Amino acid sequence: MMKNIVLIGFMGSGKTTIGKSLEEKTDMVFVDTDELIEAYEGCKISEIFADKGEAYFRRLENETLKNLLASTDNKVISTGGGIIINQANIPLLKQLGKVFYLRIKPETVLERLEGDKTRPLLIGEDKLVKVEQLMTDRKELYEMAADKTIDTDGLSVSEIVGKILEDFT
Ligand SMILES: Nc1ncnc2c1ncn2[C@@H]1O[C@H](COP(=O)(O)OP(=O)(O)O)[C@@H](O)[C@H]1O
Ligand SMILES: O=C(O)C1=C[C@@H](OP(=O)(O)O)[C@@H](O)[C@H](O)C1
Repeated sequence: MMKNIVLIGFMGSGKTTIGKSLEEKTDMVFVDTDELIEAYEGCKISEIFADKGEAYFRRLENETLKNLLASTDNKVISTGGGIIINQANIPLLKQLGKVFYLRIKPETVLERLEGDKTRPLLIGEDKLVKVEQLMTDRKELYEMAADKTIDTDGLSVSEIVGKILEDFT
C-alpha cells in the first residue's frame, strides 16, 4: 500500500477543505481528482457532465486513480463524491493509502452547498430528496472503501484534521 491520505465522502463533506489544511500542517502534497480531471480536459466538471456525460466523467475518475497509483506517494488525495460508484475504484483507493471517510448528514450538505452551481448532480429543485437518494445509494460503498470513518457534523476543520493525523501512522 502506498503512503497517501485518501479522503472520500459526499459532496460538501469537506474533502477539499480538510485536504488543503492537511497540506499546510504536514509535508504532504494536496491533489484533488476533480482538479486533475479539469486540468486534463481543460474545462470544468459541470461542462464535462453537460458535453460528454456522467459515464465519460466516471471513466476519467478511474484513469486518474490509476495514474496516481503510478505516481509518487506522500500526497493527500481528495476525491470526487461519486468515486466509489465504480466499484473497481474501491481496491485502487485502498492501494493508494489510508482511506478516511468524511461522513456527513444530508441537512449539513444542503446548508453548505446552498446556491452552489459547480456540482451538476445537485442542480434544480428538491435538493434534499436528491441528496438523500444519492446517500442511500452510496452509503454502503463509502463504508466498504473506508479504513476509518469520521462523523464530521459539528466538528471544526482543525478537529477533523487532528483526528486524521492521530490515525495516520
Ligand atoms: N468542518 C467544516 N465545518 C464547516 N464548514 C465546512 C467544514 N468543512 C468544509 N466546510 C465548508 O463546506 C463547503 C464544502 O466543502 P468542500 O471542502 O468543498 O467539500 P467537498 O470537497 O467534500 O465537496 C465549503 O464551503 C467549506 O468551507
Ligand atoms: O458526488 C458526485 O457524484 C460528484 C461529486 C463532485 O465532487 P465533490 O465531492 O468534490 O463535490 C464531482 O466529482 C462531480 O460533481 C460528481
